[in-house]
Amino acid sequence: MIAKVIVDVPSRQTDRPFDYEVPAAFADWIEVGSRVGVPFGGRVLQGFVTELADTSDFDSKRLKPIAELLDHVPPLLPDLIELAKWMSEKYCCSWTTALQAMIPGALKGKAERLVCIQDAESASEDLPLAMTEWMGSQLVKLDVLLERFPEYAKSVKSALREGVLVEHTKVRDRLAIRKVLTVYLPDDVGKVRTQLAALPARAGKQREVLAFMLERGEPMVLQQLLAEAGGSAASVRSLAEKGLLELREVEQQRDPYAGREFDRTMPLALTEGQNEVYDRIIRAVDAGEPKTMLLHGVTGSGKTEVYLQSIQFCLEQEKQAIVLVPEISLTPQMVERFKGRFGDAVAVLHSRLSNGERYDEWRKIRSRQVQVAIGARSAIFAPFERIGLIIIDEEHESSYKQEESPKYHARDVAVRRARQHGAAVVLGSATPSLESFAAASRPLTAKDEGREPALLPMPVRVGGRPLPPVTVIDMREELKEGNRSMFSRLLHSSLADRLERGEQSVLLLNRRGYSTFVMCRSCGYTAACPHCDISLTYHQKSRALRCHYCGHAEQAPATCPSCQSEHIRYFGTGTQRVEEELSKLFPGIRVIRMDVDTTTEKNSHEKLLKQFGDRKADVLLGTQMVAKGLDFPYVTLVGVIAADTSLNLPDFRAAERTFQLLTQVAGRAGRHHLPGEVVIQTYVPEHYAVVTAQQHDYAAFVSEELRHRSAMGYPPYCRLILVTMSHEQLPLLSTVSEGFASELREIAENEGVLISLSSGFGRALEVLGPVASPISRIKDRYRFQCVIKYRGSIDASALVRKALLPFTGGPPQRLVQFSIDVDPQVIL
Ligand SMILES: Nc1ncnc2c1ncn2[C@@H]1O[C@H](COP(=O)(O)OP(=O)(O)OP(=O)(O)O)[C@@H](O)[C@H]1O
Ligand SMILES: [Zn+2]
Ligand SMILES: [Zn+2]
Repeated sequence: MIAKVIVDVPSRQTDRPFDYEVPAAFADWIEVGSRVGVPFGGRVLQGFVTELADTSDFDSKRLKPIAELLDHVPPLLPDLIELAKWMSEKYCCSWTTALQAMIPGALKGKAERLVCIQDAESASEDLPLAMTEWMGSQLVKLDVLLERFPEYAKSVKSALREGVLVEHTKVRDRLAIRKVLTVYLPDDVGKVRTQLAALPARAGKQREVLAFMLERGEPMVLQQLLAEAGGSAASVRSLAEKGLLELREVEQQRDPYAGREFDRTMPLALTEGQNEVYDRIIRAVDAGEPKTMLLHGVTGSGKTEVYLQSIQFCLEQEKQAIVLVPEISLTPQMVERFKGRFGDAVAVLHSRLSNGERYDEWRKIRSRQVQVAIGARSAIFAPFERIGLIIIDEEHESSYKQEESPKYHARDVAVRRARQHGAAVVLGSATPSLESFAAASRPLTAKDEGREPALLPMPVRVGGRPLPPVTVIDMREELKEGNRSMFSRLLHSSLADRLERGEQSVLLLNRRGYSTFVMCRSCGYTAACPHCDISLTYHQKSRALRCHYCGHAEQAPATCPSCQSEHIRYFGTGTQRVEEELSKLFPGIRVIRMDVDTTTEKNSHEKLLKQFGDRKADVLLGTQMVAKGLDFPYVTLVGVIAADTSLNLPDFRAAERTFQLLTQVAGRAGRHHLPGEVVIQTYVPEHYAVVTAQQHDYAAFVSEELRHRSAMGYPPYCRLILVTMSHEQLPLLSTVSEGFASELREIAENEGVLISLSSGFGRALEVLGPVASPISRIKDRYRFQCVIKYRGSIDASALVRKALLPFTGGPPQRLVQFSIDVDPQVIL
């Protein structure tokens, strides 16, 4: 038997299956989707079996055998292998890159080089005694051996060449049991207390740490203790030496939800609106034919309950369901709703899980222990065998697009996967993306006869609750009337009201545009990265300036490097400034701040939300993170500090993003018995994104926005591919990018599709550029880009792949790097 194997070398030249012989011992085990170790270029590399065949086109006697079978149950299924192939074509990446995206990190094998002594007699002559004794007859890792005997590297090398030592390679899973250093109090706490008093005054740090542990009274992970108590690892160690604390390695908990009780919930009686939508969904699930539907339900219309009951139906049909939610809204609230309804039938996949945890959740899916997978983007690859329903909540979210290769969009992958399984796809949102809305509201043609329209509207909130009234405040007017604060008078008095009544408020600061940077007030100098064309970001904690693209870091200067002035200012995060202002205006106000700074630690996001849900704070202040999916009954006020920062971005989706953000955050208010109110502060109150958000008028926004998109030639009127090219040498880059663009134009010309998009209907493709990218240099590499716009049934990815051919291969130092982004979310 022959196996065709895709080997894990992500280069264009090797991006095809290679034939291997299947040894008899593996014959019963190997399937399409099996992970194997195969000899390749003198090493053993990981690969996936894409096909089994009886014969090979090559001389089968010369085929090498598969060296290792890495799992008994293949991690991938034939449909995923095929899906990866499709992804590699559509997103112009290698097949193996797409396959790697589908398996948990724990399974991403690394080849390990091991050596052992083959010829003991020669070894005793050629190698030092210390080495041969140390090695014995064991297999030893090559790098460990060299580390131990660095002075004998040469002898090892020649021994390998002479066959005195032989090399074996093995594919090792990256999975390792995670152990963390944890600090314990000794059993005799009384003794610790007395000793604490006896610690000398100069051991201040130790006293603090010990006092903190006593107060806390339970074991703590070392890192966390240091972060919270502010001591150093050295102080903990010396306390441990004195026997006042104990340090132990503790295996990290693998089931992230182990031991947590979830209250079981029963299906609610659906409202009329929910019921209609539910009916349509289950009919599609029942039909077992692929179908994509757009559930356009206003905030608080009860979309989640519809999802839950549709999944219930799907499970009763003995099919499985995948639920995608944006990473950020994968909150305990969301997880609770699904665990509460389906209990142990749910696997949860998100990026805050450790490698091991994620692997275990994934295995529950693969081994059919669970029937529902809920997770962020990559959960779309959950290895279920019979998918009946795929739900994508908040389908408009840009986080469904992966920004690194494979640059796939989970929505498009979902539609493709549903086609393989005959599954229904439900895209849900209060503010659908223009692409989805346009696709779903496409007028039915004769071909669709008998089909139901794909748009499922839920225009009212559960219980007929009104959407909250929105007041737009023109901040220019505030300034004219002498109010220089960042809070308008209305927002100020509304906040005061809530404090008085014991209700809660959500404050959104649109973070973009409020970035943290350094500027000289005297000369206007801003600190820029020496390797990239971008300003450095100030990090308050470490007082360092950092580049987000290359990681360059430097000490923040005290005086301006350009004019020596002392008027150099560091602008901290916007949210910090708002927080300070809040405590000035309302002494004693309890604020929970949620932004990149406060949510870096594992689970911090959920902890903060839990505190807020338990009403331990008056205000939840944050960036985009606070806008999504939250459902708290006591939130009656939502304030947007500055609506327009995201409107000014040079991005054709700027208005859409702003409208979505405003609508979503407004939707957090008044979702239960208490009525809500929204205040939006802006400098452009007349902008249609603001006006239509104020009126909760999605339709009006869409028709205005579509007019702009049509005039400018942007999606959904066409599709885009962004090709970014980079190289250290500008002249070479310029030549190659010109060459690529003309190659592509020529290919399109030959296909008869190189036609201006403004020429009306039909198939058309334009190549814009090359021009310098908006960020023209990253990590000392210059960047050029081409934007390809096309319309109609054109396989533009195929044209791009073809145009790339002359530019692959050649000496590596001369190679211009190409990065292809199909359906880009951001054109930077
Ligand atoms: N049929 C029903 N009967 C009673 N309450 C319901 C019903 N359906 C949903 N609810 C409740 O209404 C509230 C809002 O529902 P849900 O959070 O699902 O809205 P949503 O449409 O997902 O909103 P958003 O898009 O803002 O997240 C929830 O508290 C939910 O429990
Ligand atoms: Zn200066
Ligand atoms: Zn940089």
